[in-house]
Amino acid sequence: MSKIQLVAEANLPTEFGLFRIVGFEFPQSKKEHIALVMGDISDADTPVLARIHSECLTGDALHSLKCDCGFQLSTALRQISEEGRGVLIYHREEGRGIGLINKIRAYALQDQGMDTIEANLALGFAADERNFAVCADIFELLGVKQVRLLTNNPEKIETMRQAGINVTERVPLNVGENRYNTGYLDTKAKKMGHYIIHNNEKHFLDCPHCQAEIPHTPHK
Ligand SMILES: Nc1nc2c(ncn2[C@@H]2O[C@H](COP(=O)(O)OP(=O)(O)OP(=O)(O)O)[C@@H](O)[C@H]2O)c(=O)[nH]1
Ligand SMILES: [Zn+2]
Repeated sequence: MSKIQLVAEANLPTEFGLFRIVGFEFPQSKKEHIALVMGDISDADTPVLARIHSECLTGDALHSLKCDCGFQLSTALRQISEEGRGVLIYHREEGRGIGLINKIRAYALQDQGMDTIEANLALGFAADERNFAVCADIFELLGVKQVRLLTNNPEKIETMRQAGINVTERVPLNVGENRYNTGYLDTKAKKMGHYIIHNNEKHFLDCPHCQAEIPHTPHK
């Protein structure tokens, strides 16, 4: 299969500041990925704050509390914007690579008591079907050789290093824990070796005004 190519680029103003949005595409399959880039990332000697964010429509766009994805996405963009320099690869591998509809099927099995891994296996998939190697190719196309990677997932670090991207530091990304995703985070830690720290300050954040056990800014 031929390598992914950089095919489009434009400005993208966001609530976190002005990014460049860069589009990538595989010539044959037309499978797409994108990156949001802020600041000058051309200085190869200074590692770039970077996030590989796997697509999660439910968490990223629909405010789902079943996972930590939406919170990680906004936190990563905010951290990049605070540094004024960084890259977020939006890796279009929905549902750990099984797709949106199969993720909904996996959620249905989780409603019946399975954990996130058991549900994938019951549907005939591997625990994680993603391939992160394309992200190394995207970093290369962007001229990024060294990254400080925002992640709790050791596999992302390993795959980048094997592909020649120097991960100089892992920057933890523990945000958005709540009563609906705490079991999911536990499973990722215990069965997938993710570095999850249960953050007691943010864990079950109680708003004194509405007592909602979800992460949000307390009401006035
Ligand atoms: N199959 C499946 N996919 C899920 C489930 N919950 C979230 N996802 C997908 O999992 C991916 C995000 O993976 P995570 O394990 O949360 O995080 P990660 O990207 O591996 O690691 P971090 O860098 O630490 O965030 C996205 O593609 C989501 O759509 C689930 O229960 N089942
Ligand atoms: Zn998610």
